[in-house]
Amino acid sequence: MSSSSQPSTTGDVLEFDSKISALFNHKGYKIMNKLGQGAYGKVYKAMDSSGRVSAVKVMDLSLMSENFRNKFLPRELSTLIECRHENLIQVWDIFRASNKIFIFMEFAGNGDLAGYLKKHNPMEDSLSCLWFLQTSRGLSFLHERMLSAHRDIKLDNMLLDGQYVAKLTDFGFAKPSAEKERRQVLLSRTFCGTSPYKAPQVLARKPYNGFKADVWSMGVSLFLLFHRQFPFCWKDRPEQLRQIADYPDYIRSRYRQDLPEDAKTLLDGMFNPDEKARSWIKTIRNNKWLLNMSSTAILPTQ
Ligand SMILES: Nc1ncnc2c1ncn2[C@@H]1O[C@H](COP(=O)(O)OP(=O)(O)OP(=O)(O)O)[C@@H](O)[C@H]1O
Repeated sequence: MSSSSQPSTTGDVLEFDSKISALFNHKGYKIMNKLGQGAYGKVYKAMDSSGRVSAVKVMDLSLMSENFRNKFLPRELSTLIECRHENLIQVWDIFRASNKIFIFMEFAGNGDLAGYLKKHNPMEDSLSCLWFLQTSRGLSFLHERMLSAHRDIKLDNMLLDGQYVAKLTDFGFAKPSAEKERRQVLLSRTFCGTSPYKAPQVLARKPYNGFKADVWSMGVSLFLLFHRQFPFCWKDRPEQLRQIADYPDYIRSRYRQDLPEDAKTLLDGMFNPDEKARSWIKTIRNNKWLLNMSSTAILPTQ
């Protein structure tokens, strides 16, 4: 193992074989401490020869099911590289060596929104609105320009960079969800995502519109930012579906009493169980109340 690729880790050490070390040396990458771990790999801090700090996600192909490798991985990689938007984590380099995939991406120095919410109580609604609006813009780019649905929207996939700009990441389940020529929506039949954030069609395992399922998950994210709890009981699926179907009475009974009526209307549009009637992300990112509230947000100081 060469010194330039030796990880100076606290905790987990990234084991390299000589092939990977040689590749890292050639590309001038230095791997530093571990940042976190997800279902499909570990994430490390890294630096390139120009001193630029990045995050590198190391995905171990041998730990993935064949289904995941064949169905999701090619999608994740191609979508990642083409996505360039200020509210999407930029991917700089991807390579594969020794049964691992290395994804070098923009480093977000202030963690994810789930972590921020846990540490900061109370959190101003204006700040929630700003970060929600920023991630909505990133998602809008993914929907309208890439014609892809994200399909795993959650606060854990909303990262904060060094300037506290919110950016969406983790396109593991992203999928082209509209036909290019006529921009006709293609229904999804892969029921992915994270339980409390899943749209009713995904929970019921019915073919669904991936764009509208993302909007539902954005609704759950915004509700969480405003209330610090999930809108529906997600540990009991039949009960979750009953609560969702009792629209809008159940969700209206869950809103904070002091939540402005404009916020309730915005959330109502995202929680409509009928996906045809549910808002599009474009409508949400142009919502006047959201824009006004965001403009009053005060960013945290370092
Ligand atoms: N670009 C990044 N910059 C800084 N930290 C990051 C970056 N990407 C990921 N991390 C950190 O690594 C952790 C693991 O990320 P990863 O995307 O692998 O998993 P996850 O989203 O938490 O879970 P899963 O992928 O299983 O849904 C994140 O929670 C975050 O703390």
